[in-house]
Amino acid sequence: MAIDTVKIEEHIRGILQALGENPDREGLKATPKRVAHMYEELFEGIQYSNDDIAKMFDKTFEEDLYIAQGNNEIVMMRDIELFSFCEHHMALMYNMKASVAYIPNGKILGLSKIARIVDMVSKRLQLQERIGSDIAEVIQKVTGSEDVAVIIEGQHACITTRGIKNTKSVTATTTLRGRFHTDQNFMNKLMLLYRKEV
Ligand SMILES: Nc1nc2c(ncn2[C@@H]2O[C@H](COP(=O)(O)OP(=O)(O)OP(=O)(O)O)[C@@H](O)[C@H]2O)c(=O)[nH]1
Ligand SMILES: [Zn+2]
Repeated sequence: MAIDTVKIEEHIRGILQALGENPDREGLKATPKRVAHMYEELFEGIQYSNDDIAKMFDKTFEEDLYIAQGNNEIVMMRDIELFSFCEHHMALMYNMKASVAYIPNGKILGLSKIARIVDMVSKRLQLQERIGSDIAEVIQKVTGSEDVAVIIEGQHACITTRGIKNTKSVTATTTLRGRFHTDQNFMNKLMLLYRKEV
């Protein structure tokens, strides 16, 4: 379902009133509309399923068979910047980076598409753990490879700016699928790549 910017605008006006603000004062007059358009951009991914996202970024190459088949090599894109919003408080997740790896199974994926997939699944109300599993699921669908790993690090405004106000904590999560989960050898290679040791 497409994002309903008119409804968002109405509700933001109501929130401003509930906060004790005057939504008609100069500085706030255009705020509901601005927020509605900002949400349209920030939450774009809510309207798409993981299947839709896989179809959007399905740019694979099958020509380089030496790379794409049977060679058991790892492709990793490291330190992809992202931000998202937690579904509990709608608070920003920031200073985030994802590293995404897969073992090609007959196809290689255009590198920018990896970053685009990370970006689109993040534009939802999320959990850090689910961002990882969504990325892994979409990469599996597009590449046809079971072997996908996602490592994410990030900070959560709902933890750093309110509540416990723990400003230095960084959360790290892994999503390990296929041989990254079952084969210690691939897990070791993954960690060497992640730590920039190869
Ligand atoms: N697992 C996980 N938890 C998250 C994420 N983002 C926020 N949370 C947590 O979700 C929980 C929601 O807990 P609640 O007790 O319902 O919320 P709250 O009363 O505001 O809790 P406090 O933050 O402890 O004040 C909190 O512990 C958040 O820190 C995330 O990406 N993954
Ligand atoms: Zn939160």
